[in-house]
Amino acid sequence: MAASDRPKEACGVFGVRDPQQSASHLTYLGLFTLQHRGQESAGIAVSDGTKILVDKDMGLVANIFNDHRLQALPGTMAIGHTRYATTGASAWDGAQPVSRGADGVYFALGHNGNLVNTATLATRFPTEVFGSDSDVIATMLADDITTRGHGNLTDAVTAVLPQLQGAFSLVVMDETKLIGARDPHGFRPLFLGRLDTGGWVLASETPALFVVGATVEREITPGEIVVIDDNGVHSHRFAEVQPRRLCTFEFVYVSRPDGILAGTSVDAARRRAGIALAQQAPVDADLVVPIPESSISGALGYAAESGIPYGQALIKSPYIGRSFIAPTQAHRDTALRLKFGPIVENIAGRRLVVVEDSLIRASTFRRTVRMLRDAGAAELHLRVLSPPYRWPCYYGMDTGDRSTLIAATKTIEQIRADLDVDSLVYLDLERLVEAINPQPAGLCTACMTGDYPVPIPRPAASRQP
Ligand SMILES: O=P(O)(O)OC[C@H]1O[C@H](OP(=O)(O)OP(=O)(O)O)[C@H](O)[C@@H]1O
Ligand SMILES: NC(=O)CC[C@H](N)C(=O)O
Ligand code: SF4
Repeated sequence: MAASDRPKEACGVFGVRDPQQSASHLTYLGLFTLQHRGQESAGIAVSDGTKILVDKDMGLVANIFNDHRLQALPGTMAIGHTRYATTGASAWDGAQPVSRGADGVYFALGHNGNLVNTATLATRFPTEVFGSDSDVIATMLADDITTRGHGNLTDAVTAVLPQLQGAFSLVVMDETKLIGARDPHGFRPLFLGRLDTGGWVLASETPALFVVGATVEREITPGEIVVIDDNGVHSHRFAEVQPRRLCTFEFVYVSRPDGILAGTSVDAARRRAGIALAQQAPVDADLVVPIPESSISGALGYAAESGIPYGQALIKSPYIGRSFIAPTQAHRDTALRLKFGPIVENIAGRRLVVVEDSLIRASTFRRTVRMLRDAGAAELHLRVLSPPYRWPCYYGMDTGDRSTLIAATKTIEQIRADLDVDSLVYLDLERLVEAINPQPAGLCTACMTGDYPVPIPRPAASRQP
């Protein structure tokens, strides 16, 4: 499947400060666990207390780093990043962490999210060429250190973050301290974890804390900066708390189901969404099947509530990941056969409830429906675990222009006919929000309602910073 044919996730960030362990090895584990959030490039910046080294490349974490490469990154503090580009190109120049030196302060930065005022901010540096919005943030930090002459990364972060509009969960470090920060609406997650060695960890999702042996201390709150140094964790605010707007699609699609987010299990939220969908849109059928993988929890919920058995119609290759680049249509069809294998016995002559977490462009489903029809499905009833996705995301999930979103231009009946299914129902927004039930409350729903919590200036519609 072409990379551009599917939604891109949201980037993964990780940071660790542990006096007793190799930070680059711990960061490797964290990034491996966050691989699903970004598969274009990955990188690690490490400090031994006196200098910072950065190593990053295009590709998957396990393909970039090996023990030899991690040994070359000695130190007890590190940050790491897995990237899907939302601004700039998917190229080495945009890979993160980004790093800068200014007035004797050297620092590295990893960013999950997307700014909506990048173009305006970039005009302050007319001679610079930026690889991404994250690159603009790093330049602003360096500029603050230089022009104000305070020589202090914490002061620069505190001064610069209020100027950013949009979504940002950040990990930043200089030679001696690790900093985490989250935008005032908390669009993207960021967790603080504690190691029993006395170390601290920052990560986009809780499974990345568990993999390094850390326990969840708490979420970084929206508008908060935490500074982790020799004396522990220090917290202060750079902005008042705004209404919380955690991304609904973190629950629907982006995050791992084995994580806890806003006080709720992602798997449990997806199951509740499946139960709600079965209540909203029952159908007489023989088998409930997911389009793997993100819809598995929801399909289990639908099956449990409806009393229709759960089964597998398509097996997803464990080696395919979420992204597969194929240059031509012929390659794409091969790619689909590589991605999904049909279990014909479960499909032929059966009336299937096919559960999908989301239809963005519907390119995944458009191809899988052919596979299911070819395998002899008697009826296909498509149930989607989220409402129609009608508006582009500007806060860190790259879903493309409005014209590419199937629900932006077609009625539900037109989509049903276009996708060649016997019935189609999307989960109501109220039911989805109730199923997620985040604590504290407050979700972004802009891609489903057009109600953008942070206004989108026109230049933000462009991918170029
Ligand atoms: O409508 P589209 O533009 O095709 O996008 C939506 C599809 O993309 C994702 O699948 P993906 O294979 O990326 O991930 P998953 O295995 O986690 O479901 C998602 O689960 C949907 O299946
Ligand atoms: N998906 C993301 O969070 C991307 C981060 C940042 N906007 C970039 O393009 O690199
Ligand atoms: S617009 Fe949609 S995908 Fe983007 S942050 Fe909001 S809920 Fe998430």
